[in-house]
Amino acid sequence: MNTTMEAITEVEETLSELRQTFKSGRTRSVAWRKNQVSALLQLIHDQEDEIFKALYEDLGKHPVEVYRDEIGIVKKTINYTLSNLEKWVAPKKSRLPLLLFPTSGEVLPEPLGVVLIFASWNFPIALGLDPVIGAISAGNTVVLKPSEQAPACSSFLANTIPQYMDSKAVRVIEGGAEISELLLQQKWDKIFFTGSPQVGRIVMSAAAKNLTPVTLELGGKCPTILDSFSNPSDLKVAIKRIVGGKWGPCNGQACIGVDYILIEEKLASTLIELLKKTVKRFYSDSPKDSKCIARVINRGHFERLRNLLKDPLVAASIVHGGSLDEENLFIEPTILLDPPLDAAIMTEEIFGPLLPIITLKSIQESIEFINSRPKPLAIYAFTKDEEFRQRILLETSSGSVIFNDVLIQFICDALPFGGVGQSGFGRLAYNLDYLGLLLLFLGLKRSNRLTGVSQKQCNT
Ligand SMILES: NC(=O)C1=CN([C@@H]2O[C@H](COP(=O)(O)OP(=O)(O)OC[C@H]3O[C@@H](n4cnc5c(N)ncnc54)[C@H](O)[C@@H]3O)[C@@H](O)[C@H]2O)C=CC1
Ligand SMILES: CCCCCC(=O)O
Repeated sequence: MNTTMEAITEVEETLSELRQTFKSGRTRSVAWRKNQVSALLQLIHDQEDEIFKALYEDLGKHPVEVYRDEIGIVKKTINYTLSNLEKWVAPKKSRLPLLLFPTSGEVLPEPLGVVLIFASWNFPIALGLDPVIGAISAGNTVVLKPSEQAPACSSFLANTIPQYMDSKAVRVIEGGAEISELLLQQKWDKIFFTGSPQVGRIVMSAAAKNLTPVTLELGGKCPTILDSFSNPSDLKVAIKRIVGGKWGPCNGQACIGVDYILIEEKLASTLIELLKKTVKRFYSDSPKDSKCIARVINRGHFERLRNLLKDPLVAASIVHGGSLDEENLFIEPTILLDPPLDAAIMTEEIFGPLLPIITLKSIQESIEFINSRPKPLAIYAFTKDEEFRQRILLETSSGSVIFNDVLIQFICDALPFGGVGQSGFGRLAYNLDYLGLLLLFLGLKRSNRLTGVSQKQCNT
């Protein structure tokens, strides 16, 4: 897109066409929605090699990682959507008070209209297409704005979506902050934003001008509480999962990735040794030569991560790793022990391959430690102490809580996904009561989920 005037014209024309399409009722039938979602499945299937190439170009991701975190995620969402769409869109009978007899009532899910979706760069295919599936399956028309920081994936989406999907209903507009700001000046019926809290504030203040509902999928620092275990093999399993959860997804550039570990100081040396051993086992003696660990997205983020290590007290806390290869945008898995709590590495989302270990006198102190910081997107807690589990569930607040594993919440479509407070909000749950019980039983806290559907009370 060239000049600002051309950009403004394209944005306004696109929005006008999508609004016309929505008004025509073209997107309302279940058949059309299923057809569009199935078209995405065909896109993913036909273009698999191109997706591998684009993600290698943008992030150096290995095909296995791409299939696990991107292609597989989208296929999972598509299949779950196709299996449940009729149920989601069907009117839901409401039980009215006897006083209103013989009136009957129902809740009729209805699409909102024209939805604007901002995607981030770390899982550009999955985090671009998953919200499109939600918006389309709810009967909306959509503009997707991929992240300019993953240019190969952005142009892949811009080139292939029009080949498969109904371009009267789904459009891709590429660009960075400038085009994003032009988009935000328009009136949308819903904005779905995945990105940083900083930009989330910009999005929310723009949406406020038109009272547009927003879903903000933001980030934050996801703590991992590591309790002591009587059985040494439990600790080894926990460490494998933590290493996989830290450096596996996009080399730590993941919003629900492990940001830091909380552990009792008496266990720190054992933890460090096990972490080192597991990193070596997963990524060899020379991780930078490994093909199965992603690169840092760009020089800007590489510099940001290098600056996190510049503080002399932080540099002195490095107990493993710390080598940086600027030419290849690679930073090796790096472990730090008790960096200063007021250093940027402990006050800002790391979003990269650096793993601070924070030691406490007692693991019970982790609750206060977590509560004294912004509400995280996820809390990971490795413990078999039932009383401690209940304390974590009842005394902390986060988008989700996962016991004895990491990141699995992202693939559970039956559970809502999202943040709370500064880590995000704006999703409504499908069936709160059942889901609330299920989540509590599973030790996962309820956060909410919405696929761009509004609900309207209908009395008949
Ligand atoms: N909750 C979740 O599911 C996820 C959250 N994230 C969060 O996203 C962040 C990293 O992603 P980034 O793409 O770097 O975030 P970002 O906030 O820099 O960019 C996100 C989107 O906003 C657009 N944008 C950038 N500047 C803008 C401006 N001034 N006005 C309007 N739009 C603007 C970008 O083009 C991009 O499409 C991290 O904080 C991470 O935690 C990332 C992935 C998933
Ligand atoms: C592995 C899937 C990760 C999903 C979103 C994120 O953490 O950025």
